[in-house]
Amino acid sequence: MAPHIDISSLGDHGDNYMTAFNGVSFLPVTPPTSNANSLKTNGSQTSLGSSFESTPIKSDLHITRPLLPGVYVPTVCFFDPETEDVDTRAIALHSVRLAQAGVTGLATQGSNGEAVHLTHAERHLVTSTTRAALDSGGFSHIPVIVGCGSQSTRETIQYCREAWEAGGDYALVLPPSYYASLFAPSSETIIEYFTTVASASPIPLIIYNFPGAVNGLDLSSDVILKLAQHPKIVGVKLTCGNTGKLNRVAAATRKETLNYDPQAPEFLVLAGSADFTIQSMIGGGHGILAGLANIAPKACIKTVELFNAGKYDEAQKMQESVSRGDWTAIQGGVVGVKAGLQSWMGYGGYARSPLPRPTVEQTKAWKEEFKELVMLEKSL
Ligand SMILES: N[C@@H](CC=O)C(=O)O
Repeated sequence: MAPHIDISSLGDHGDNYMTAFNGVSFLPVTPPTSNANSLKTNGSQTSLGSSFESTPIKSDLHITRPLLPGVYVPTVCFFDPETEDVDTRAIALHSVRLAQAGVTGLATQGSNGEAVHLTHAERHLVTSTTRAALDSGGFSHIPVIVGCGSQSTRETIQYCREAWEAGGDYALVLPPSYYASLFAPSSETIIEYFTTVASASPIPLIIYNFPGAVNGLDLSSDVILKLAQHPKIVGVKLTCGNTGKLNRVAAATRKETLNYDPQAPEFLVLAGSADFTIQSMIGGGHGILAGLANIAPKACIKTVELFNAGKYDEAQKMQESVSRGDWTAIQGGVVGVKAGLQSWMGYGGYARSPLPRPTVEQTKAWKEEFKELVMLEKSL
């Protein structure tokens, strides 16, 4: 069961803060007692080791918030600058700001969400707050993806269940990496890990391929395509930046789908960084799940829209601004993205320690580097 989150009582800033945001009123809400995207199978009854064969086919998944093509945002997590406690007010405000900008979905506990800094209970709080804010703001159709990767199969399944209880619709799962040298040369352990987790999870999985975060482990297109056959593995985020791999995965999964619908693909292929949005779309990708959209959601959306409208020159021009901005986000990581948000949007704060707080020089430099993109964003 998801907890009751009373968004109107989130603390000192009170109603003014919560109602001042573009007219959206955060009334007391009860988040979904179970998320809308639960599977027909009862997640609590699945067990570690459930087989491929016992799961429904993708088209049998009871999905009420489908994974549609578009722009997904791995939201940053906000903390009180003094205590480093989770700042639920800022999480709610940010979620609604992104939804109002027109994004297709949000992801809590992605790389920008500092999942590794959060306890199980805090992760639950962040996800349920996000879900509640979206629902209160009139965005109950927007799916919430939740980062669930962990080092053991057992804990990853636990994270998936907790994500579902918190109102999450999909689990974004990194491969385990700490002991990668013991299994990396063979893909068997990775395939076993993902299929076991997918079979036991109450919500469908999205594979997260980010070699930089997992000891260099880089899933091949062969492995991803094998996993894509699992009925409850429904997409991939490719932060590896390998557009050849993206093209192979998009082409093969499209081919294997009967009556492929580009507006509602059964297997969603997402670029993991905004700096290769149109490159991935020309390769058959369906959009992005990218940290830069925390700062410039409209610019990211516009890039996709221009491409889809066949306005390739304009899309390329927009992509160039996005790519320049993303270079700052990539180099500064979550510290830089938060500094950019703070400088330009007036909220953002700091990452949890031990991540450093930016120096005055860094703050100034990052503000300047994001300027072109923020000006573009504000013009849209
Ligand atoms: N550069 C990436 C980092 C993680 O995937 C992003 O934009 O989200």
